[in-house]
Amino acid sequence: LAAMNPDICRERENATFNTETLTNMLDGSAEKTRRRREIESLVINDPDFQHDDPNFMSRSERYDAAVKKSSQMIMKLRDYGISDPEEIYFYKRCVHRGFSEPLDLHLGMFLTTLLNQASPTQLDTFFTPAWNLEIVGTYAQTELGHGTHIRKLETTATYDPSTQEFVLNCPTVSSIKWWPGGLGKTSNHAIVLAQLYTLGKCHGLHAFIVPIRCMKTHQPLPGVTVGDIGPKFGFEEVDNGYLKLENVRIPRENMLMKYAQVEPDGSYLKPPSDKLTYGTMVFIRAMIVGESARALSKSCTIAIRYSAVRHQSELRPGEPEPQILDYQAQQYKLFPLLAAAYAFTFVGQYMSDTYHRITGHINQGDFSQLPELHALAAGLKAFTTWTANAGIEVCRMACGGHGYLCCSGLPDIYVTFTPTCTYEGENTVMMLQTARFLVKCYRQAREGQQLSGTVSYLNEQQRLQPQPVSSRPTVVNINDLASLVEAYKLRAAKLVEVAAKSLQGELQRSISQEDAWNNSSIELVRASDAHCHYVVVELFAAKLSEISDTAVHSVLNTLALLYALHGITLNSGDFLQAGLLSVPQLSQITQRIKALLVEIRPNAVALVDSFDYNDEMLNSVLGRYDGNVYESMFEWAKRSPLNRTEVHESYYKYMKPLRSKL
Ligand SMILES: Cc1cc2nc3c(=O)[nH]c(=O)nc-3n(C[C@H](O)[C@H](O)[C@H](O)COP(=O)(O)OP(=O)(O)OC[C@H]3O[C@@H](n4cnc5c(N)ncnc54)[C@H](O)[C@@H]3O)c2cc1C
Repeated sequence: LAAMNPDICRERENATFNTETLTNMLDGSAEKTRRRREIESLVINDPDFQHDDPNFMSRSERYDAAVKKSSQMIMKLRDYGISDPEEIYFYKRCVHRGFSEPLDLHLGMFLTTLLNQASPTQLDTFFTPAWNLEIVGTYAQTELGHGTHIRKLETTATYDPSTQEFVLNCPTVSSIKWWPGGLGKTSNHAIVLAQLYTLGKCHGLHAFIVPIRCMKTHQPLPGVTVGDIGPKFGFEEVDNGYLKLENVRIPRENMLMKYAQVEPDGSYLKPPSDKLTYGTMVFIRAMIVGESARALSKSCTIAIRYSAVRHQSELRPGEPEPQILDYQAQQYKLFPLLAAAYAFTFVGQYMSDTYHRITGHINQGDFSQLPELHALAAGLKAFTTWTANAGIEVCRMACGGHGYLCCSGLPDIYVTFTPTCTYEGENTVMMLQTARFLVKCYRQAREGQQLSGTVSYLNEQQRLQPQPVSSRPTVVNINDLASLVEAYKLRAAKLVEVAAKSLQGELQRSISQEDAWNNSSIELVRASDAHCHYVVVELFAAKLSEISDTAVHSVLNTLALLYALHGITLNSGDFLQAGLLSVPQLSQITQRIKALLVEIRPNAVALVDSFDYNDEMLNSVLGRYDGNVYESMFEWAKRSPLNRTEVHESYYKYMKPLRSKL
């Protein structure tokens, strides 16, 4: 403690609540916090996982180090007996310090898809070797020409009954598989999504296990052209790859046959329900909501701790320079994001719990709640990743010039996180999927059907019709969270109605369903956004009722109010248009937000401390727990490769000769 920066010490002394109590609440219990820290320290104290700063390494070195760590990680998971999926995920995240890694697709998609879609015989054949890393796989869906519209994927798998094999081909340039993680160098197998042809008929997309590299030499097999797609915006450790298949033959048993099947004679058996493959998608999108919370909470930790130790400019003449966290404008940038980080943490927990609950129903053959879960996971994945993505950048800029340095940790968080807006369903496309569900529910409610779950507010369409402001007292009580939740609900109801009516209006112009849909897509995306925003505010408010510690309850209540009111100011047009808010209330909200910033200020550092990121895991000089930023920055800079002696030689080689010529 002696070495701590005095500013950051004072911040912690000023907090009005116990950070450990809040940490335990975020983890689920004190025991879960203890276990999480135990797993973290296994990694931190392991000499094999000492962390070289990847920013001083070439891409090949980063890939090499990541593969090495991944292989050791798998052995150690077994040695330590870590088998709970959540603990495996956490251990893996610690080992790689939050970066993606070459085995991500093997662990996250290849094994999961086998579990969900392989028949019992196929599980016997493929799962154990895959679990033991003899088979290392990836998931090859996207092609050069198509990512979103998978029905148009062009890779084919044609059944040949004479040999009982499938013949796989990528017939065009646009059909080359492009992007799969771990494909470029690491994998020896791929689950390939291809159009199934049998007995002259196309049955659409199916999944096939395709060996792509020799199990002994790791060289590409005949007919397989495979490689790395080159440097990207981030994801340096991952060998995202390309794959071209030319007359590659695989046995009939390599089509994943838990549901759809091809008999030896080539006859095709349909899957019992097309919803059966939804499960993995929903699960991964639900996990991404949790990733949004983590990326944003890490960024807020860095920016808020740094703002507590950074002094700049003059607040009052003659006084010492203030901490930049004392500037209202700085608080206005960071505290709403802090509130969003808490909100998304609770939403992530809700999505994970809901997924497990509904999976239980699905296993009993009850699919009734799947469409809602599917729509919610798609919408919340898009809503939270968009907010977090923009928020990370705000945090970076809030750290001034130093935020641009790699040692701030913020560039790495950004480039690792930003593709979540694109993969596992491009965000706009996700919002449109949610809108399709909302419009369907809206129509059902109008026809008198009783809706349940998060869309049940559409049952009350008459009651929910916002009244003109003049004819009723103010709807929103800006000091009451329940009233704010109600306002978000009314806004969502209004925007779903606007979208549905726009669609209806377009259809009355005698245009096709598809054109009507396209012409209404701005309203549709806005309706989904409003629905998700309502769900987030509602879940944040609901979480408060579970908190018994008064001090923690009070500080989280302040954050929830800030989250809700700040969201209203960002979308004030919607609230005004829907008659939910009066113009004078807008300036009252601004005043209320200012008061909330003042309330949060003494707890800001304690609130980010409660996320409990160990310095090793946060990997940020600006966000260090002890606040000793400048010393650490100087030490870090000295390690820059440009400071090596041989680099000076470039100067003498190219610049010195100029002197005599100019
Ligand atoms: C880091 C990273 C890792 C990846 N890993 C894998 C992997 O392991 N395996 C794999 O198979 N793929 C992977 N992908 C690919 C990823 O799944 C696709 O990029 C994603 O599905 C989006 O598809 P697209 O690139 O074709 O975008 P497009 O669909 O071409 O989108 C481009 C634009 O068009 C818009 N658009 C498209 N369709 C519509 C529509 N119907 N209505 C309105 N707007 C529309 C989108 O909103 C977007 O603005 C990865 C991608 C990245 C970036």
